[in-house]
Amino acid sequence: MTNPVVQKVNPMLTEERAKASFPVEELTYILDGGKFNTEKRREIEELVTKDPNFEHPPIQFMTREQQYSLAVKKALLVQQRLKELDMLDDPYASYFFRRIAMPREVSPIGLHWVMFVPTLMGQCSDEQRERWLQRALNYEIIGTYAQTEMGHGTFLRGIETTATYDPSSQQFVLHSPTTTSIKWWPGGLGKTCNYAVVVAQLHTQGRCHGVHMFLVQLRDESTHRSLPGVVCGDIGPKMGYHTIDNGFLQLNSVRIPRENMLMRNAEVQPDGTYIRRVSNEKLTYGTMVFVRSLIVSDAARGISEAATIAVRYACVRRQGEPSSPGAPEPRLLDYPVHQYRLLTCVANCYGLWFASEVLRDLYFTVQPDVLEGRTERLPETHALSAGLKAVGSNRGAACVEECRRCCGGFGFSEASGLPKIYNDINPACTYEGENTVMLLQTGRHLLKCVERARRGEQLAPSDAYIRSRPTPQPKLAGGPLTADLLLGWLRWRSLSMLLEVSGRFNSFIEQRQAWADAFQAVSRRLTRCAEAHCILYVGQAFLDSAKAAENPKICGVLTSLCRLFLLNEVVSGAGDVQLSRSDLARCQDAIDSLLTELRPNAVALVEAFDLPDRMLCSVIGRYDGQVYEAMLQWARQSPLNATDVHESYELYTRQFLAGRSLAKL
Ligand SMILES: CCCCCCCCCC/C=C\CCCCCC(=O)SCCNC(=O)CCNC(=O)[C@H](O)C(C)(C)COP(=O)(O)OP(=O)(O)OC[C@H]1O[C@@H](n2cnc3c(N)ncnc32)[C@H](O)[C@@H]1OP(=O)(O)O
Ligand SMILES: Cc1cc2nc3c(=O)[nH]c(=O)nc-3n(C[C@H](O)[C@H](O)[C@H](O)COP(=O)(O)OP(=O)(O)OC[C@H]3O[C@@H](n4cnc5c(N)ncnc54)[C@H](O)[C@@H]3O)c2cc1C
Repeated sequence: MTNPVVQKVNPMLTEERAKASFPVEELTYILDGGKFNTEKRREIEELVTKDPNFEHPPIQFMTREQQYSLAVKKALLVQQRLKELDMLDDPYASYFFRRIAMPREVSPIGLHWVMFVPTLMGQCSDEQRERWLQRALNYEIIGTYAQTEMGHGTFLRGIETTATYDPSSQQFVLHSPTTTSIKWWPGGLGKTCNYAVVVAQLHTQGRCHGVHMFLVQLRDESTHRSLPGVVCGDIGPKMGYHTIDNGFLQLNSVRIPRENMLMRNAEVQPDGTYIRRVSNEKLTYGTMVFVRSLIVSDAARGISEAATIAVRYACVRRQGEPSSPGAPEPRLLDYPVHQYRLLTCVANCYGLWFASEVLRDLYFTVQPDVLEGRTERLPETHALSAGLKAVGSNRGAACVEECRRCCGGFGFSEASGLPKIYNDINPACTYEGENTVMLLQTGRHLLKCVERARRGEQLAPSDAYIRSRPTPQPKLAGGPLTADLLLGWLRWRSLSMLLEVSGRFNSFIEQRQAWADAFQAVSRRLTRCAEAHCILYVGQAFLDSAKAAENPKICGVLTSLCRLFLLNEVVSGAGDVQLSRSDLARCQDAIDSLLTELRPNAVALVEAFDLPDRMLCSVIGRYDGQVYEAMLQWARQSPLNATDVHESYELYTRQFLAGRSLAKL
């Protein structure tokens, strides 16, 4: 563990840690992708922990302006440190450095490395890359990704910002023609960035060619003042994300050189002729595919943090009727229903963790082909990244919230660290494609797969099961409820639901409904099919990773956790298809047994994530389990406690008690 050995660890936690049936350290190596990565991550965590520049009071006691300002300082300091340590080119090291230096504090320059740089990489011609990419990688310029407008987020083709080519000056004129066309939301746009990739409708030679991307300078590189025609600022406080300046941007006929259109896939020549280089226009959406795949892993990490806090707390918190006179009150973790709430979150976390790794590998396998214009596997990659982004962030938000509630009142206090995690994960349900809309993208792809399967065409690996013939429902009562059997049931469920919805869709088409209308008519059901398909993918990734574990003890515990995940899906999906009462009852019994089996490993399973206290920032989830003393210390830091009598007493309460009117004060 990276946590320093604390003098006085709560004996209840020590007792729980001793119950582990497997070597926790080895599971950590698996989660990190190897011992080498674990060691590197720990070195980085130690560097940051020892650096006094990253020390400060809890941000929860600061105003939004203070939080933003501190976040800018820390984000830039991280970049300086990474440069000094020669780690800038190491994505793994940079990621962990940022994560530990700014735990669940979204970075004001986050969009620069999450979207601006990847967009330059994916959308620039080779020449343009040379001109801008190195400057961006060196942080000589700081950029964001400005796509969403006040009037349009989901329906990307509906955005209104225009980029009109003027051949006489060989410039594009970027313009926001309406209030609804004002860019709204881009991270870091308000105050931090000086450049943006702006998504706009391209007009040339009197024709509109749809959405394209343009590099636009927003602020002067030395004074940071906004340039003529650029009106930008912060959009104000949000539910969370206080450390980042999500911004607005109005462009008043701002001129940029022709060469600032990102021209990997399409080009406007000096005379204004438009040339499309690749046939698939959705390649412009490439950065979103990449970021959606990142969101799945970020959701898993969010659950790992919340579950570590809630499981540790459940070991040290006693509450309830003692089992016998004089016995201590039970620990929260002794309650089966509490075990269920927490362990299903842990199971979701592992499932999403492994699935995000498979998705990332798929993205990096397919991407080089896509960049060369070979797009055969793009539909599968898009459908999976969209659907898993939705399922991952939905589950992420739901599990973090469940962990928060598992901590009772303390879970509502910022001291628990849980609201911070929740507020960081929750917006992922909306950004990068609202989740329902993303599920509909996956559903659309699945409908098309059914059609292609009927025509006898090949399907991509993750869709291949759609080619299999419908079979009777696999029986769950009878033999042992193995993970393979349960996964087979989920595969059967996904296919049956999809065939049913596709049959319904086809009947609308046969009644001469338009494709789009038939799609709307089945859309509600289709989102459920998309979820079932994604859950199958998560289950498969989970089981494959469990089986791949060399240590039989780790293989055993991961397989049990995977069975809990799969059983929980079967039970909660029982209404999607008709699961018999006896099958359902067997699954419920199996869940109860698994809770008893997994309970001794609850702490070990979360501590395998190896999250240092610095990362968790939680009074109740500390490694040493000394919750109550720490809670009192935390409260003492509240600015409201700076004086014994608050100024509002003199101003208002005293007047009120004396019967004076407060109206004129
Ligand atoms: C970020 C987390 C990482 C963790 C690290 C820590 C981060 C710290 C710092 C960062 C902090 C926060 C990050 C916040 C980032 C948020 C940024 C944003 O939100 S940017 C804006 C994102 N906006 C969207 O996602 C918009 C959603 N809308 C769309 O994507 C599209 O409009 C649509 C897909 C819904 C519809 O597109 P449309 O053009 O109308 O398409 P059609 O319906 O005509 O056709 C669909 C057709 O196209 C295929 N398609 C669609 N999208 C893609 C794609 N991306 N790739 C490939 N193909 C695609 C689709 O399959 C259909 O194909 P058919 O063959 O026709 O069926
Ligand atoms: C924290 C945060 C950071 C962001 N960062 C950026 C950024 O850096 N850059 C950027 O460009 N954007 C950014 N965004 C914007 C984000 O991408 C959009 O908010 C998102 O794409 C949803 O669009 P919208 O807000 O217009 O919602 P809408 O599209 O108006 O959706 C509203 C509701 O209607 C539903 N709906 C919409 N269309 C359909 C449909 N066809 N079928 C069924 N239901 C539908 C949706 O499911 C949703 O529930 C950010 C947003 C947030 C919250």
